[in-house]
This record gives sequence, structure tokens and C-alpha cells, in this order.
Amino acid sequence: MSADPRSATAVLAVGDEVELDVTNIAHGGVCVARYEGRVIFVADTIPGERVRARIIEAKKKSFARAVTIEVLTASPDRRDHVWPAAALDRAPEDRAGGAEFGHISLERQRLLKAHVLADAMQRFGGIELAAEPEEGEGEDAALEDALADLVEAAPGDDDVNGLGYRTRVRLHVDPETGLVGPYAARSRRVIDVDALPLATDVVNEIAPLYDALPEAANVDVVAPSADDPRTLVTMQGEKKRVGAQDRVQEVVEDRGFVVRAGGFWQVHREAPALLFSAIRDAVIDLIDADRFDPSATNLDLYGGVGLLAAAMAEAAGPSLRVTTVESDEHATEDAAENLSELVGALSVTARVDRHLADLLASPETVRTRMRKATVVLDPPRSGAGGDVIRQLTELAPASLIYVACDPVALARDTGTLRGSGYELTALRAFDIFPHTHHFETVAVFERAE
Ligand SMILES: C[S@@+](CC[C@H](N)C(=O)[O-])C[C@H]1O[C@@H](n2cnc3c(N)ncnc32)[C@H](O)[C@@H]1O
Repeated sequence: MSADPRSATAVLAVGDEVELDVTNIAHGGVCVARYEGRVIFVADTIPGERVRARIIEAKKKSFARAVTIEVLTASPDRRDHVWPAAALDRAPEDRAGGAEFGHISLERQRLLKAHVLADAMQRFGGIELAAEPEEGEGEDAALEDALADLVEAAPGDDDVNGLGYRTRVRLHVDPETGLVGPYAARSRRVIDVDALPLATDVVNEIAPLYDALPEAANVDVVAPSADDPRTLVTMQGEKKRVGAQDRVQEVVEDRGFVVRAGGFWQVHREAPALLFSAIRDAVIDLIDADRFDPSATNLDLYGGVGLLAAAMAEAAGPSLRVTTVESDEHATEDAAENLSELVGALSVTARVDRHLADLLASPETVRTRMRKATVVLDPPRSGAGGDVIRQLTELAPASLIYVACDPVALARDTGTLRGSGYELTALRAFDIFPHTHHFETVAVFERAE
């Protein structure tokens, strides 16, 4: 049923409590219900449940936002929340943020993520991820079959119910009391918690949850895989995090990487190895299909400290030519060190759009090598965006391997790529943020000949 704005007549005010039948998952970790024609985005529930929910936002005529107060009919996939500080028995404003799927079985969490990806790909990318239904099978069953295994678990997560994975956590400080903790869901109010179940044991050991730090603004807790754990404190009114530029050691498949303590590194303890192997395997597939040229102008865009360029080299061999492009000069310095064994590797500090603009202005010999290239891109959550994608389609590399943490941004860029002669040839998704709505997708696009 599509929302008809004329039928969105329910008068709702903040604080009202309503009974809702929850029908779908939406992007952003909330579910969808309807109340007298009006769409309601509801937190802390599961599609299929009936809940009593409190309206927390009702500014728009077409939709409102609500939070679950009581479950009237529970889904078979409902579990006790993995984080008591985020559970339904706390008042909605006191529930801890950052574990918005913690009341759902892991298997169902992955299925919900698969639905979000499939829906975004269909709406914005023009791609149906579900196969045609088999004879005698309804469309819904075909969709469920196709989606059941789409989002892959990180190794070991199913044995520990997806807990204890975060090697990096940001805590905040209440300016009045000095209390250190996470923000509450949907607000910037620091709340009191006694543990961080999504974080590793080491992070829990050093997180200053019981200290008062009235002069601090926030505390990053960092536990590298091959270095001492530490906290990075930002004092109130300052931008600098003390210790953020210290170099720490990470290990991925026996390979060492240096990274700044406060720099970008995937937070799930298994995520660097999982993405490393996904990129390596994608490049191996391109090599097998004779679609990869190690001497072309290969790129690792938004390259950080060179993790994915190293994965490309693992597949293509040490003679690979690849340039990492990254706006943070410290990360670029570390990438140069991490890739120093590759004589054909270059690490550049630049904004991706500027680097691509330079390539577009290059002589024809460079443009020719670019057309034979494979480009890996791993942008921040907002995605690469239309301008960068248009620059890429103009440069026309042979293939693109797009690592995305936002399915809608990926789907929009997929639509643009498909409209410019690229075909989606492979898609994998990884549940590297259990108990949250986030996940990572790796999509391979090949230019039609
Ligand atoms: C999601 S991280 C990926 C890092 C790396 N690929 C990895 O796997 O560790 C995105 C990186 O893009 C960088 N970045 C953000 N905006 C950028 C831009 N416009 N141009 C270049 N780099 C950018 C950030 O500093 C960050 O290191």
C-alpha cells in the first residue's frame, strides 16, 4: 500500500501512545508501521510484531517517529537485549544508543540488513537481487531464499552471539558531571552504563566508565590487534586528541600495518581481514576473466593506510602499479610505509575529486592506461557521490570495486554507473557491525566492452 498524503489524517502529538502492527524494516535501524494512513517509523521492534509505541516526533504530515514501550505480540526472533542498558525496561530516553538491533536474533538481523540492501538496490539502482521464483514458489519465498545468505557473518561471531567485537569505541563526557559513557539513543545525552558488550574485553578493561572526567569532551578507546590498548582524550574546547597521531601496529593475515591511534581502521576485530580477502578474491576473479591489468593506472581511492591496495597486490603480485588517494596526510604517510615492498605503489595525499580531475586533464597515454585500470573505492558513509562517480565514468576504468558502508549511497551510485555503461557483476555483504543496523557491501562493476 503506498502512502497517499490525502489519507494521512491521523492527528498525532509527541507523547501520544498508539498500538501499531509493524510491517517492514526501513533504512536507519527503524521499522515501519501505519497508523490511520500515516507512516510511523518505530524503534526497538521487529517486523511482524504488535507494539505499544510512544510518538517522539510528529512534525511532518506524512510520517511520524515512535519508540516501542511494550511488545504486545512478540516476534519469534525477539531476544533479551544484549545490552541491558539499551533494553525496553529503561525509559526510551535512557536507553543506550549504538545497539539498535540488540533485541533481535543475529540471523534475523542479517536478513533485515539483506532486505534493506535489496530494497535500496531495487529502488535506486534498478537491480533485483532476488531470483525469479521457482515453479510453485511465491515471489516472497523467492526473495527470502535469495536474501537468506546475502549478508555474511564475520568469522567467530555466531559462537559469541556477535558480542565483544569492537576494537574502537568513542565515549562522551557529560559537561556537568564528568560522567563518561555512550550517548543515549536518538540524543546527545551521556548515559551511565557499566559495560560495553559490543566491545572487546580489552576495551572494556580500560574504558573509564567509572571515572569522572569533568574537563574532557570525549574519550576514544582503542585496542589495536598488535599493540598496547590506549585511550585518546579530547579536552573540552579543543579539537586535538592527545595521542591520536601515535603510530600503532595492526596485523592482517600475518601482514603488519601501521596506523595512527586516532586514524581510520575498521572497528570489528575481523573486518580488516574480511575486507582484505574480499578485495583479493574480487581481483582474482577479474584476473581469471582477463579483466585486470597490473600495469594500468590502478587506484585505491579513499585508501586510508593502504589496506585494500595491499589486498589488490596480494592477488596481482608485487609488480602491481597502484596509487592510493587519501585526504589525511598522516594516513598517506603510513600507506607509503605499509606498501613500501611494492615498487609500483604510490601514496598521494589529495581529495579524490581533485585527483580524478587531474587524471581527466592528463595526456592521452595516461587516459589509455586509466581505461585498462581497476579502481577500488571505499568512501566514508556519505558515499562517493554523483560528482566523483561521473568523473570515474568519464575516466572509464575497466572495473570498479566499490566498498560501501551505506547501502542507499551505494544504490544511488549503482544507478549512475549502470546508466553510464557499467554492469554490476558481483555483490557481497558483510555483517561487521552486529547488533546495529550497519553492514558493509562490496560491489564489483565492469565496463561493458
Ligand atoms: C571508509 S575509510 C577507508 C579507508 C581504507 N580503505 C581502509 O580500508 O582502511 C575512508 C577514508 O577516506 C578518507 N576520505 C574521506 N573523504 C575523502 C576525500 N574526499 N578524498 C580523499 N579521502 C577521503 C578518510 O580520511 C578515510 O581514511
